[in-house]
Amino acid sequence: MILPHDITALILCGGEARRLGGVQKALLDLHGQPLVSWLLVALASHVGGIVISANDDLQHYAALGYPVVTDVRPGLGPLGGLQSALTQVSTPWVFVCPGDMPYMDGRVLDRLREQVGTSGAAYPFDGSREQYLCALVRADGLEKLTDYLATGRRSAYGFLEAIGAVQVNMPELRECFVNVNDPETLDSLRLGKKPTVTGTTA
Ligand SMILES: Nc1nc2c(ncn2[C@@H]2O[C@H](COP(=O)(O)OP(=O)(O)OP(=O)(O)O)[C@@H](O)[C@H]2O)c(=O)[nH]1
Repeated sequence: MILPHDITALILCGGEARRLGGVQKALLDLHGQPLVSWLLVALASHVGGIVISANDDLQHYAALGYPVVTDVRPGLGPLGGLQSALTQVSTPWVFVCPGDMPYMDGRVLDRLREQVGTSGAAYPFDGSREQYLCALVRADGLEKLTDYLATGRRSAYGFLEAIGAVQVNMPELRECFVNVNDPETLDSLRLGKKPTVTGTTA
């Protein structure tokens, strides 16, 4: 059984946010806090540590109180962030999570660690979409990831399939996967309900 202290949460904030004009979307204000702060608080008691994957505005990310890892090879997309972090984490598992999902909470991670079994990774299916960037991955997968990226492939789906990841159905948690990609979504979340920190701590 994987325990919370066996896991490092890797919060991906290293993208270009082109649909939002290139801002640091994880740092945008949502109900009085940087958007990413909501998920940092929600996940903190469900993991042994947190690392932020970012490439710009590093002092602002560092001010959130967690180590910041930059992409060693920029331009590889989210898997580049994972590859860079895997060289540094000391836990046996990593939970990769986009920094633009303010309603993420620890129940998602708890479900993944309960269901991953002997597989090398697990990711959620929220009832309508596979959430490949919210994956629980064995930290010893660095070599496989490096080999995968060396083939020129960049898709998280392809990598998870290559390492035999299991899909975990959690339609009841679909609200956790709302993510901010464009100004319209940001505006509607600002008018909507404040994220809450729910879920159980194992
Ligand atoms: N470390 C790292 N994270 C990335 C990279 N590209 C995307 N991400 C993160 O992966 C998650 C999903 O990214 P997307 O929303 O698809 O891309 P984005 O760059 O944030 O936004 P768009 O440019 O509008 O597509 C976000 O949390 C991003 O911050 C990258 O090259 N490195």
